[in-house]
Amino acid sequence: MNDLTPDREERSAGLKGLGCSRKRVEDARFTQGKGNYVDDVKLPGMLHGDFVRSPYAHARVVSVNKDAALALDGVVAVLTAEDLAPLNLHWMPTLAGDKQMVLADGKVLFQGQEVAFVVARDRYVAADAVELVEVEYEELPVITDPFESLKSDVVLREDLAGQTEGPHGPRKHHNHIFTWEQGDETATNQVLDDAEVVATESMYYHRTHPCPLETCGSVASMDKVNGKLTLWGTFQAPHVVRTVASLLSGIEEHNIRVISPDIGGGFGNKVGVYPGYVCSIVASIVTGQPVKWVEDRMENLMSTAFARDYWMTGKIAATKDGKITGLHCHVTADHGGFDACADPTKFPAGFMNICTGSYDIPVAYLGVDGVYTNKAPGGVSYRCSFRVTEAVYFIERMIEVLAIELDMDAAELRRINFIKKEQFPYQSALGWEYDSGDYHTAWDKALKTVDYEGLRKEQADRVEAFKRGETRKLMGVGLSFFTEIVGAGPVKNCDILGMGMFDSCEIRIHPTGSAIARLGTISQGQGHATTFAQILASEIGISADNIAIEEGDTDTAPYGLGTYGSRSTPVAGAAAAMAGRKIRAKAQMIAAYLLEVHDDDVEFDVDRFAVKGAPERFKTMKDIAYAAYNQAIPGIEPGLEAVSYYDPPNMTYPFGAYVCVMDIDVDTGVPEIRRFYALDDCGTRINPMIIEGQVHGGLTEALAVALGQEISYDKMGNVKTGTLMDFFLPTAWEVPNYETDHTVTPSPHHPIGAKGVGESPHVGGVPCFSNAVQDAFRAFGLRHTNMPHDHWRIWQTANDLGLHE
Ligand code: PCD
Ligand SMILES: [Cu+]
Repeated sequence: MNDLTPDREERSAGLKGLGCSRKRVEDARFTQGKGNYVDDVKLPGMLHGDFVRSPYAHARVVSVNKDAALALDGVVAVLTAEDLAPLNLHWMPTLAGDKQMVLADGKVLFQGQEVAFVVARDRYVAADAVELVEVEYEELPVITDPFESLKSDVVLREDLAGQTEGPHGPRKHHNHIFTWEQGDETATNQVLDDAEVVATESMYYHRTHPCPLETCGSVASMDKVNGKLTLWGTFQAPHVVRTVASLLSGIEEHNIRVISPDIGGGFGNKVGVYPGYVCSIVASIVTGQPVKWVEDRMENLMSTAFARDYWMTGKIAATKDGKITGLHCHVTADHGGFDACADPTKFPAGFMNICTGSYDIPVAYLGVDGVYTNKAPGGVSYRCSFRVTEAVYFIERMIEVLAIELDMDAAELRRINFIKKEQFPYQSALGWEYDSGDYHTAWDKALKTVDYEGLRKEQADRVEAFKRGETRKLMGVGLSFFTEIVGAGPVKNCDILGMGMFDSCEIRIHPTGSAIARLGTISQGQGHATTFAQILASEIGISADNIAIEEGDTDTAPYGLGTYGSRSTPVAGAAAAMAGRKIRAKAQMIAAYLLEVHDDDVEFDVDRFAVKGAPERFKTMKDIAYAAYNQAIPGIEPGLEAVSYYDPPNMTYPFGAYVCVMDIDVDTGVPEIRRFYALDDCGTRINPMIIEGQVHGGLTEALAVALGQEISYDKMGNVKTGTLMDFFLPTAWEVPNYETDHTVTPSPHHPIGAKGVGESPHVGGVPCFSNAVQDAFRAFGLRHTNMPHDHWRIWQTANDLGLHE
């Protein structure tokens, strides 16, 4: 557009479109207590459910006596597996193709497992009744270690006994779930054999938990008169829940309405299907009343969706001057009692095969063995797209270990091996096609901003001062460079229980020129109502303030696969842009008719179509919308609506460069974060303010995981971290001031060039914090120590290195 009308910039700003730090429209509600969460749903006659849970990690259930519970005033029903069996609902499919008990059927496999479901007049009666249900258990030997599990005679999953084939191929042992292999092992071993230098390391990425502010819950209401089931719940994927509920219950899908109201944080915890959802549905069908189930904090930590629990061993080959020639990775994955991992079906270990990271590694191999133990099921992507945080932690630790082995600077080692800008699209040895990237630019910007050389000099001086006895504090410089893989995904290789992972947007322009758009995703705090409107504003020339965004109601929203794995921007965001373009195409024809010129003689200009070469002759989108409903236009249907289902051709590959400067008190083990710099590249930025908020949140969760957050078990399978007294959730007290920065490398295949960003800070943050701790001790001979680096473990590291002598 060369004929710029003078007010163009002003009109453009008025749209509050792409790139605008528009204030979050949802926050007026949230900050005034006007949010509407599952626990706010209150229906007439609503009953409350609560679980009897197993105190044992592995035991036979000999008997369940409900009499005393049923005798309590206000108790309506007590459900056990026996009651669910006739409906075939005592077991349910998991997202990973395994099946999981809804209520204990013969035995329990982890502490906190659901044994019976009590339904009562109110929450308090239900809790009292839970205490009155008498369950007789017979303890069985407990296995909490996956390596021990693979050697044990104890059969954890008796229902699978004798099955040598699982949903992901052959099973090697009765406690083995699957082996997943990617890459070329023979070629990789050859490279390792011939290499000038090989660094080997084993590391444990501990079990942790997303722990959102709001726990999981649901309200089921079965209307027996019209046969309709309405289900409110904390669902990150409401449409998938509707389909699964229909398949399980036999209720026709059009008779099920699933509603995800406001969600108080998801972080992957709310992707899976939990026994509580199923039990609230069954209880509503049985009692004819609405039934609410909301878990408490301890139940959330003990029984829903853990994350990580990966034992990883790496071998990395390089030349003497630091060029990486090959990578071998093996993982033993502890999945707990059932394989309820939330990954696309064809990826039993998620996208762990992104473990070659940001480096040009010619040959690589990844092998993952999934194993059953007496721990809670899950394996969700806690702020990371399907095991990407494990992969990035692995490679970013291997790089540090290789740097030690080569006696080289770790920043330089990364620079030598980065995939170069001109190599994109880049085909990785483990099967991915990285869409775009410019790693060197980002790295140089990051190192320059923090004065990397100055930091290393200061660190060396500190080591000398420490040795002279002048200080008891060491300094660590944590580095990480990550490549994320988000936006699952092409339908050709990504599905969940057979449903292809596309996403959708439906837009309806009203006669007065305002609009409503509905999407298949669901915000859990990300700010979709703000940002999706911005994408559309730029596409259709209507101010974001005049576009309402709706998500989460399956009766109104088009089918979509939901929000997790940072897929909303790459997939639903693309669908929004495409739906907007369909609106614009129709608007162009209407404008041409109104202006009495040929379709090709008008062009889009911010908020209007104008005659080419005569910008004073135009019709605004408002005029066009009005005409679409009120004027008979030959050859054009009335109305202005569009829908787009978007199947992305590839994932998007956001990346970033992080640096953490930390001081560690050797005598107390307390780390103090002096500086944290985070450069993120998520392609085209929709809302810089929201991006910054996402980065702050993700970094804080990364700090948690790296420095203390853990779900740990004792030998008997007792959860030792089942309350917020023991499970570390950082507060403003522990969180440093974050410096954010960015570069912009648009995705070449996304309609607006945007990549996801919500998970990036977590994926890049965990290795950065961990590397900072470990780097502080490098001068004293530390090679690797496992997370979480809580004060005790840091003190122990210092002690092991003889620094307390
Ligand atoms: N370029 C760009 C990108 C992006 N963005 C923005 O940002 C956000 C985010 O995005 P994404 O990345 O796409 O993502 P999504 O899908 O939306 O979401 C999801 C994510 O998100 C994150 N973040 C958050 N936030 C909040 N507040 N909350 C929550 O919960 C959460 N979670 C987390 C997680 S964990 Mo997973 O589930 O684990 O898988 S995954 C995840 C949004 O709003 C958007 O729009 C912008 O602006 N631009
Ligand atoms: Cu993940």
